[in-house]
Amino acid sequence: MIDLQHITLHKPVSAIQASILLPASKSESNRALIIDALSGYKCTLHNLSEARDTQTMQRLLHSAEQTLDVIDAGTTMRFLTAYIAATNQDKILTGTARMCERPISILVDALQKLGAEITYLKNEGFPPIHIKGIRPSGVHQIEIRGDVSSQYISALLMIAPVLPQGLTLILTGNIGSRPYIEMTIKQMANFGIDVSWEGNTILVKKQTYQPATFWVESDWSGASYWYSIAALAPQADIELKGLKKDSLQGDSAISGIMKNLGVHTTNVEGGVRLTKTPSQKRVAVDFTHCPDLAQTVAVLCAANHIHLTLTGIESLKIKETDRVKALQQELSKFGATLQEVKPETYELTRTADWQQPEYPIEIDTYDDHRMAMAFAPLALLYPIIIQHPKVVVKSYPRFWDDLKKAGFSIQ
Ligand SMILES: O=C(O)C1=C[C@@H](OP(=O)(O)O)[C@@H](O)[C@H](O)C1
Ligand SMILES: C=C(OP(=O)(O)O)C(=O)O
Repeated sequence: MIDLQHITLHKPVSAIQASILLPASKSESNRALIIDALSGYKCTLHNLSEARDTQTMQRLLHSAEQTLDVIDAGTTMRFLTAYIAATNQDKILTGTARMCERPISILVDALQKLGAEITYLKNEGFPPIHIKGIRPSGVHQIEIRGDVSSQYISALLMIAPVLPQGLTLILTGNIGSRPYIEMTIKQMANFGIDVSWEGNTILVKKQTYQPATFWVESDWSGASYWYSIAALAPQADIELKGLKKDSLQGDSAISGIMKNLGVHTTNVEGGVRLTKTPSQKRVAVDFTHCPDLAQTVAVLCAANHIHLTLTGIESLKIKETDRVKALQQELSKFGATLQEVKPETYELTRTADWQQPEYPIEIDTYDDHRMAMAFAPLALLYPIIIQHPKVVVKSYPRFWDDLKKAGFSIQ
């Protein structure tokens, strides 16, 4: 089904009562795989994600080819860049056309200071890149911007213990996606690595990864689409399995955000249960530390005529697509506007007199899994067509099957 050019989604005929086993987190999985590689593949990893980003990481770590294609996986590109340099390999890293528009110079500059030889094969600052290895420069302290992508910082932290003198990172500017840096540090701790983070300084001494066991939790970003479904369905009782209360993932913030948007979360044995609660009509959300939730929340608010103020969405412009533009374009099909009202503050509003067209609205997905999944819950209000549904394989390959389980019809 997901190989189709497009699918038409229709709402379930009865109340939604579903128990969903979410995919495992690709973020946790990709960190665990890099750490396992750095400890000589002696770790035991359970529940690795079926997401293409993780499958790609696994395949490329073991590939003998010189050119490694990460497809559209940001963490795979950034984490492998650091890993290949630190392990003194000669490889070319490339990806999709969009991946070759996603900046990497902040990470490459840092690695070059450490002594890595890396050249750009096409455009300065962007993949494809040729990593030729490393001749340690003696530098062990680096300043790095924290406001573009936390993935550069995570990539450097994971290789830090195996560098000859460890590494001190001085973060400059605002720090975005902070929970992803914390996730990296906590996963490193699971494998015996001590990291200290005080103020804007993160210090990692030279250490040895200790082989250990790691269990990957279900994906909270993937859970967000089910929260949206619970909010939009007239009646819903949804169990999401494999999620933990004390998660390593910052996107567990979705439970707090959705408390104001119509969904109550209860912790149950082995996961969480979502039920309905009254929604507010006006909310403000800062997505600085949970950028992957922005599309879910924006689409839900547009659907439910909730006035949403969004901040912290600058990084959305350099993800799988320019997500701000993509949202503006697709939300306009529902009479909603997403406008920058002052620097870095956006307002989402919807015209009250919008008329639903007689034909199903078509959603373009811009090669972005989160565009497909964030708009899918709208089928609870109107039949919709999703273009290129296969795009979900990046993080949640069974997404459409799970929707069917919950009673949606997909043609
Ligand atoms: O480290 C990670 O696993 C991720 C970090 C975030 O990226 P940025 O740090 O670029 O915001 C997030 O958007 C991405 O989906 C996964
Ligand atoms: C931004 C994302 O992933 P990445 O940056 O790893 O490609 C995402 O999954 O939403």
